[in-house]
Amino acid sequence: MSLLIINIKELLQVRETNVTIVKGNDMKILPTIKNAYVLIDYDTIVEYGSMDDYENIEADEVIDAKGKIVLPAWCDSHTHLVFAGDRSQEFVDRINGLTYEEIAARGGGILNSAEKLQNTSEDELYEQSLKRLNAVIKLGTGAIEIKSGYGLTVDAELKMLRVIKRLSKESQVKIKATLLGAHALPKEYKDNKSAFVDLVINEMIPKVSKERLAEYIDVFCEKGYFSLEDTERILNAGVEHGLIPKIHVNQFNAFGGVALGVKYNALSVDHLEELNNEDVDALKNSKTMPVALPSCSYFLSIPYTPARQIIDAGLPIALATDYNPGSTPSGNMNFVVSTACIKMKMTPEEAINAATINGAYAMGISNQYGSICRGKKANLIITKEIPSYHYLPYAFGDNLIDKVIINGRIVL
Ligand SMILES: N=CN[C@@H](CCC(=O)O)C(=O)O
Ligand SMILES: [Zn+2]
Repeated sequence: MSLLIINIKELLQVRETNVTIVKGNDMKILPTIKNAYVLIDYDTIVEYGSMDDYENIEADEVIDAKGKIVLPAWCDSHTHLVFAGDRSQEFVDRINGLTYEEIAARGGGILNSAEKLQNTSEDELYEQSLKRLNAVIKLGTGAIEIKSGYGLTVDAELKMLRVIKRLSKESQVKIKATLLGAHALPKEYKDNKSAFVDLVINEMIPKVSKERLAEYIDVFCEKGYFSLEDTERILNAGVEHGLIPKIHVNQFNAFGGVALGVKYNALSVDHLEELNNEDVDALKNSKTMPVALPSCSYFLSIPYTPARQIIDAGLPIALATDYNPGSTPSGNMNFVVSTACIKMKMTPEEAINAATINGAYAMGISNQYGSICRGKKANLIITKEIPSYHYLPYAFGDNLIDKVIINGRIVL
């Protein structure tokens, strides 16, 4: 089955195979071809170029993309898309004056979601999560990372990870799974945190690794959650079991979590709303991707990750949604890209690089996803007719997507 897209107004993010990350000043450059075509064979991009060089190509299906822009599908490297129910009551509580931390301290927050998830069957959890996944695919997401972390018991964490595995088998999108056993301290361990960390280390990690339910290990390294010492113990155990660190750090406080992530060769350090010079220095000369989650800042009214400081230090940055019921009930990468431009002063080129190739890097898949490249997976967005690609972040809140192609198949 082949699919040919012709008369593309502008084809974005055209890269050589060896480009798997974009950093610093290079993030300002978004390579494009105007008046272009792309040929897909089965699930792979096999050819692309300018319509000026186009010679009649036979294909099973042809799309005329006149006036439209084509770009790689979004690569969302940080989500908690598998969860039960919602936390809209906490949203109202925050409007009425409580803070996110205060809600958590009185047993709401992550513990609230954990209770809901523990009381939800695996099939029901799958159905709820599949709906969310299909919705974000229609918004242009073609590769996504999903974390556990609302189980907080061995059984419930395994249940979440099995749901992620089932989504990954039954959906066309690329899915990467992360064990976030240490997301919050369950009530039963209130006065014995080290016993819970032991449970993560001695039971969750070995089981998850043996059953190959996750590739990454995550920790919510934050005051009131898990300390540097807890985080280091968990990362050590994860690495020993073949899991790669990808951690939550610096959401509310900067106290050395970034350097710890770098020390453990974390693939990414995520959040970074609070970032100091030591954190930036730690990231220099590392292979760790800083990941910003602007929808979380928007929803919680907390600072935005200082993207300019990061990029101007010569570093890369990725953008992701953080889709979860508490701090970001949205999996819309289009909104993320707009918000990064509007609030973090990233240029459209930087934001698109951050949401495609660098997002793919933060999932360890940028050799296969995140750019238009011969041999890469055919995961593409075709926009509606728009004046330029700047219009994507500019017209925030509009749905500008006409078609989404995943693995060479039109899914919207
Ligand atoms: N910060 C930790 N974890 C999630 C939020 C969890 C929740 O509130 O349910 C996040 O990345 O924002
Ligand atoms: Zn998160």
